[in-house]
Amino acid sequence: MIELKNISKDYTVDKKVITALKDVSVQVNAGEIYGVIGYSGAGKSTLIRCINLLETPTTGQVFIDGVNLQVLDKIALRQARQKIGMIFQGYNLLTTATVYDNIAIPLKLTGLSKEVIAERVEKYLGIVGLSDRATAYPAQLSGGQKQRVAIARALSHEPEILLSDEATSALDPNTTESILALLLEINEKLGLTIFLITHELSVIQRLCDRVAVMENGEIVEQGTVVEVFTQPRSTVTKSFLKNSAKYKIPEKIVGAFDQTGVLIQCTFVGDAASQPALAYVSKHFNVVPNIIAGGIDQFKNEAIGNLIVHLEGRTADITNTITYLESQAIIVTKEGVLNV
Ligand SMILES: Nc1ncnc2c1ncn2[C@@H]1O[C@H](COP(=O)(O)OP(=O)(O)OP(=O)(O)O)[C@@H](O)[C@H]1O
Repeated sequence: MIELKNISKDYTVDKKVITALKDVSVQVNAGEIYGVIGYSGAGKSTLIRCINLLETPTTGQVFIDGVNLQVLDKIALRQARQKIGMIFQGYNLLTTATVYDNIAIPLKLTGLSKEVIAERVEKYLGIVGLSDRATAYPAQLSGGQKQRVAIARALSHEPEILLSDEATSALDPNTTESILALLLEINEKLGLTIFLITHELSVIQRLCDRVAVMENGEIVEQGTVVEVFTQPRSTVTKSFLKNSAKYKIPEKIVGAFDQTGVLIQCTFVGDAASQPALAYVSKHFNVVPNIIAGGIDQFKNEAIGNLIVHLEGRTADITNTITYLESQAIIVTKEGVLNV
């Protein structure tokens, strides 16, 4: 449904060329939630703005539902853009207009009748849970409520695609969670395709089916969220994971554990979670597995378990143990698990 083919984007500033995107290709299926994560300056904003041609790629092609937007005339492009809604970190609401008018005014510009506009405003304010705030002004709303108005405004054009540019970056964790839950609901109930950019791993984890990791204008890794986050290949993905590691074990304690064995992280995806692998290890291998920390992370479609385990024993026995755990479809990480 969204297809970006070999997109590059150069900006020329003071005769110097800045390359924001280098040969980026992405395909997003209908109904999917696709996320792009990267540090500041990676090229995420430029990429998302290429999808609705707010930025014109220097080279490469943008297809929406198989139609190349770059060859459309003004009127056809305007129509094609109606299929694509967008929300932003800063909400972009009209401060002098009520919640109702913030949604109604852009609809008026598309030539819809008053009655249809009233129906749409009511429907989408209901979906975002703000039916009772139609007469309020943006200044009277919290950040989360402002983002809900912006979502209702985007949805009121009944788009097939929603672009989200750091929509939750300015919100506190609880409000972020409520907006993410709303986006999931919209995706499920309205079948909307969502393409989002973020610098927060937790947003990708909670919302997305697939993810692309960007660095220096390039996609360095892409795949399903579970694949990329449980078996990261690029340095930048590992760095995101390390920075968001939940199990921060003090260095002193790590040092003590290192004297007597090794610390590993065991990740359990799908069926691996139902195997009593560690109990088996303690019975059949000459090692003592000691669970130091653990938890379950909720991804969009599944829950993934993680355990930090100290394996005490001789090197050869530990190696055999790890080989056994891996044979049970458990992902074993030896380095960088402890965020030290
Ligand atoms: N209009 C512009 N003119 C010149 N250079 C630009 C322009 N927009 C972006 N750039 C440059 O392109 C590169 C990518 O920027 P972009 O804003 O796409 O990154 P980003 O990943 O979205 O970063 P952030 O998370 O900080 O917004 C940066 O080096 C930036 O300075």
